[in-house]
Amino acid sequence: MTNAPATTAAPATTVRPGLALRAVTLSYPDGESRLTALDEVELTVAPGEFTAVAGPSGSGKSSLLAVAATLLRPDRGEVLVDGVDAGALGARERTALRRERLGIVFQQSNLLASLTAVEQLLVLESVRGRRPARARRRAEELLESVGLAGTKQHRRPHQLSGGERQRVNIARALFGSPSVLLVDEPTSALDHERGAQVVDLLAEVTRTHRTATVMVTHDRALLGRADRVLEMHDGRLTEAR
Ligand SMILES: Nc1ncnc2c1ncn2[C@@H]1O[C@H](COP(=O)(O)OP(=O)(O)OP(=O)(O)O)[C@@H](O)[C@H]1O
Repeated sequence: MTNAPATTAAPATTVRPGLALRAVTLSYPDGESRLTALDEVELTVAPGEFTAVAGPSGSGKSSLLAVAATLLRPDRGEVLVDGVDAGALGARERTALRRERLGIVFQQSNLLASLTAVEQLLVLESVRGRRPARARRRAEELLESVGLAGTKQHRRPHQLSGGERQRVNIARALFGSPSVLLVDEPTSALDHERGAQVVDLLAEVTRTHRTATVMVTHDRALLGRADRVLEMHDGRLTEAR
């Protein structure tokens, strides 16, 4: 335990940047017994690498992302973010690790209905303490880099298309300059063409921002855009053939 305030950076390390899961096992209560959702999962994703995880419904994909996001603690095994073992951290440090090193894009757009695109990013700023003018410039640049320029930056979620909302989500996840980007079914609400554009954008931001990116998807047509494809089956993660 440390007495570090909530805004203090999680312990820094130069060891193995990116994401690593080591022999991660996760189970849920299931009546009298337990259901194994993740079974000795091994995963290493380097900075700038775009990894896709495919697998049928119920195979453990969301559980994998929740554990990698340090939102769920595994029964056994290690989750290392930039070499920092999340399991060894207290709750406050883990929150700091998430805020400073992880970017998360959820399946459902969880944008705030009353905020414009640029405000969706700036609302995160209250905990980061960057100067307002600089933060606004960075938010505008990020939105532009994901294809949302000009007046679209000042629209609220209901005034944007599904694909545009997903772009705001991606820009927001990148706002804190994360090392690791975790993306859950980013195309589930989009048609194939819009979905492909979003996945192309994820491939591009992975390279330009050097994130270790993990995308979970049902949509096998989009797997070709990833650097590496893994398969999840009954909680086991293997290289796709
Ligand atoms: N909170 C929970 N309590 C009990 N069992 C759970 C819980 N969350 C998930 N499970 C079970 O764990 C297994 C893996 O679920 P998970 O949501 O990780 O799969 P998934 O591959 O993401 O599925 P989908 O593609 O349908 O979202 C499933 O059998 C599911 O029923």
